[in-house]
Amino acid sequence: MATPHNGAQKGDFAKTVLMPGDPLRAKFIAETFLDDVKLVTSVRNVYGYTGTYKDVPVSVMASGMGMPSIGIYSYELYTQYDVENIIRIGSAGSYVPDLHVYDVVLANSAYSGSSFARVQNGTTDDVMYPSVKINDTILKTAKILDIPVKVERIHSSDVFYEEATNGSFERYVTDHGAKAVEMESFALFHNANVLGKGAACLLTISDSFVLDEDTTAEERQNSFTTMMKLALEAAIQL
Ligand SMILES: O=P(O)(O)O[C@H]1O[C@H](CO)[C@@H](O)[C@H]1O
Ligand SMILES: O=c1cc[nH]c(=O)[nH]1
Repeated sequence: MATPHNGAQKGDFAKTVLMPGDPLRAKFIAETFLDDVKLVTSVRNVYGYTGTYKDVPVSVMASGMGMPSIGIYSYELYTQYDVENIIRIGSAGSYVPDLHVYDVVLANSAYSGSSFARVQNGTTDDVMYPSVKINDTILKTAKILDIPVKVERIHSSDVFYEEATNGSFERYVTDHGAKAVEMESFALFHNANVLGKGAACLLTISDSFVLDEDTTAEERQNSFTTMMKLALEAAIQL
């Protein structure tokens, strides 16, 4: 029962899927943290794995970059593979001086100017919300593990390279309350809400729009381990 985008069979995914954008971050998480791990899909090199973490089945699958991409993968996971929860684990750029590289952010909402929700089902809302239950579980888990987490509104952008002539990024902070930018969560939260499923988004700050702070591609792939462990520990509580 593979789809055009996913080579897995029904039953190949656990009920909770961790979803980084980067397929090589998915591979790193599977190989570093999961036991009895199996590659269940590699269509288009978008890797999906299922294994166990502390004896509980967990999957990790990449979303690719941007809302059209996560829109496809998350919709198929929810509707074709009986997945109940998707926790995005991404990188993000910080818009504000109090979010530094390697800080872990939990999205309490995602603002976007994207047409994704309007095209998908006519919704005109420009803010989408994650699941209260998953966010509560992540925050409780973070407290137990003594992991600092900043809970913020994020910006889900359709454009990585925005021209400065189009206006300053600061408008996303002043007009919409968003403190960091990534490119997928608005669509993920929308799909979850439409389908009655669970979704959340943890981010690690990878660079800053206001401070001289940055991380390399290799660091974004392999070193955001605090976020990865928190997501795994929360996933096995769901
Ligand atoms: O690191 P990931 O999870 O891919 O997330 C961020 O990185 C990509 C852009 O560099 C976009 O996908 C953005 O959302
Ligand atoms: O600046 C950034 C960093 C990560 N992801 C984004 O979308 N933007």
